[in-house]
Amino acid sequence: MQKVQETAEKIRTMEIRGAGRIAKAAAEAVRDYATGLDVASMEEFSARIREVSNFLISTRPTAVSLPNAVKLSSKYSSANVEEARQEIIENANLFIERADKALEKIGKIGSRRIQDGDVIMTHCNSHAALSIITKAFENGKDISVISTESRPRCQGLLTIRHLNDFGIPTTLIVDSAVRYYMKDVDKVIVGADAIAANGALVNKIGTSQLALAAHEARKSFMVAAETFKFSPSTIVGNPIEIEERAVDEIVDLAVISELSHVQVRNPAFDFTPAEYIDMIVTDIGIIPPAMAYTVIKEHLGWELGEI
Ligand SMILES: O=P(O)(O)OC[C@H]1O[C@H](OP(=O)(O)O)[C@H](O)[C@@H]1O
Repeated sequence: MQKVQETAEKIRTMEIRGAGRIAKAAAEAVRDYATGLDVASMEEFSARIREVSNFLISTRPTAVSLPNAVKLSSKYSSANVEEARQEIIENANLFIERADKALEKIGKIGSRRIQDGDVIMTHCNSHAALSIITKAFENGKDISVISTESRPRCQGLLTIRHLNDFGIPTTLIVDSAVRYYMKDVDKVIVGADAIAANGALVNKIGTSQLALAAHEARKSFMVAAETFKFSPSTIVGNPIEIEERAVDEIVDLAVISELSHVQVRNPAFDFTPAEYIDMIVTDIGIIPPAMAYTVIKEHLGWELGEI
């Protein structure tokens, strides 16, 4: 349990972050917990796995990759402890392997849509979006990237460092300069924390302003998302919860402690409606947002049983 608690803490504090990485870390935690679980009965085994799964899922509420990964990994059908343990280990390993392959496939599929000379704008730090950008560069396309700072956690700095290591020219801008620079952009590429059944995107706060500015300037808006980031429960109308993080990520508490009429809000994500999205690059191909329901129904069929 101590290792599960450590992983949960790293996810909560964002030492482990990015919807895909969170999912993989949670799958690993479930697998390692099941491996070392010493129980007297099947009932105890089931109860402990359920407890750990719920605990991991509660660490961050928005990225649907987290509950999807935990549910996929903690699945078992046997009523025998040893067999059930083995099933969980195999399911978790399968998920982790699938997640790695998905990133590679997204890079391969999405990079074909990048033209030589493209200027790409990105937001925050998405491994899926970066997979497309770096693959296009490796394939010899002469591209450059405009990266937002992505306040308050400034994940844009991770993005420019990653791209710099590849030798890709990058311009760092503040979030409020998105519309100012959109005229210089050919494509916007962002990642996803969740995609709803109606094709709406949930991603880092500020993503919707990139989408609006791209729409206004008639620039292409591309989302990079593994199929495990699609949200099954949105099919029955359940909303995706937007995480609101601590105020001290934005402002020093001492600064506002003297002010009695001020509140500070810190939502970590926002919604981009489907009509602002041109395509979603997934590990099973490029889809229009209107196909999100089909991806959930046909590709995540395993989950629908619980709704
Ligand atoms: O899975 P990958 O593509 O890496 O990231 C997907 C999204 O996860 C991140 O959230 P946070 O920084 O963990 O809050 C960003 O919103 C990013 O776009």
